Amino acid sequence: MEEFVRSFFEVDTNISAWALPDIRITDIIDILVIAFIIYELLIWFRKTRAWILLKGIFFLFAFAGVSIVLQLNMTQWIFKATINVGVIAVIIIFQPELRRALEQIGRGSFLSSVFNVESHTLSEENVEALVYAMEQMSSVKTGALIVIEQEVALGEYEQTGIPIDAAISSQLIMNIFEHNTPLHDGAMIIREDRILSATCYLPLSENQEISKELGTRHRAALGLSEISDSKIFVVSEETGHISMAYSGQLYRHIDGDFIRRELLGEKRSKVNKLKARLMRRKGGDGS
Ligand SMILES: Nc1ncnc2c1ncn2[C@@H]1O[C@H](COP(=O)(O)OP(=O)(O)OP(=O)(O)O)[C@@H](O)[C@H]1O
Repeated sequence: MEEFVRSFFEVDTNISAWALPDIRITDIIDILVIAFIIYELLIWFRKTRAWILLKGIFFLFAFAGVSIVLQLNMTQWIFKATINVGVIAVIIIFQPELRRALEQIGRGSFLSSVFNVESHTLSEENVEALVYAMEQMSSVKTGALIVIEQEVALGEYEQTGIPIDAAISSQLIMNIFEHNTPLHDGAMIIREDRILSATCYLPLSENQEISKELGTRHRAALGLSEISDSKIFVVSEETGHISMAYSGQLYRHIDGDFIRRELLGEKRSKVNKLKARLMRRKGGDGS
């Protein structure tokens, strides 16, 4: 490590080494791949606690550089001693973040997020039923937590709830989340056009940066989004606002159009919005 820092701050005075080398197509691909990895790493750093760590590492490197240039032997010795222990400490402290990043790569959600793969697990009618139910529950401030399963199976969370296995309808969704009814607590899980279960218990997020005004319903949505690729919708009982948790991010104050776009993709959501308007004018309710 010390060698690396030393070579980093050593200036190459050999002029011939500054001449442009032959660049092959594979070199360009190499540069693009490295640039892409650094870009994704920086984004990952920003989304996690590791951002603070990165700033700390920059500071330490700058400090080490200064100590090498000024030949501060004692400082260099301390730096060398702490850096070895530091690497192990960082792995232990950031074990949850590292595990999550590896899980994301493993299940391919990393690539799908890069190439913006859209989910098509729900029919247009069912998306409209969901939008209608969420808008209605939002207007009367009925709390709700709805999980739309994607590629990662949620069997273990489904088992914590009460099995429903019913077709999706806005009336059923609203009924399940109605205050003081046996099924209103916890989360509803939806898999491919079926409501699988209700009252499911989701893992709570340990993210320290979640706004203090948000309670356990939002924390549970965020928690599941950190370990799966599900799209999780929350209707706040306190404010009536709708939010979506996806890939460790919470999108707050979203509306019906946002939900359509997320569940159907850009093109289908526009057509669906028009269809829904026509249906409602004719007296339908979106279920
Ligand atoms: N781990 C969990 N899994 C699923 N649902 C949960 C979990 N923890 C809490 N909930 C649901 O959240 C409700 C409590 O919400 P709370 O008021 O703490 O959250 P909130 O984020 O402030 O939401 P709101 O804005 O609706 O009040 C519980 O009654 C329960 O239905």
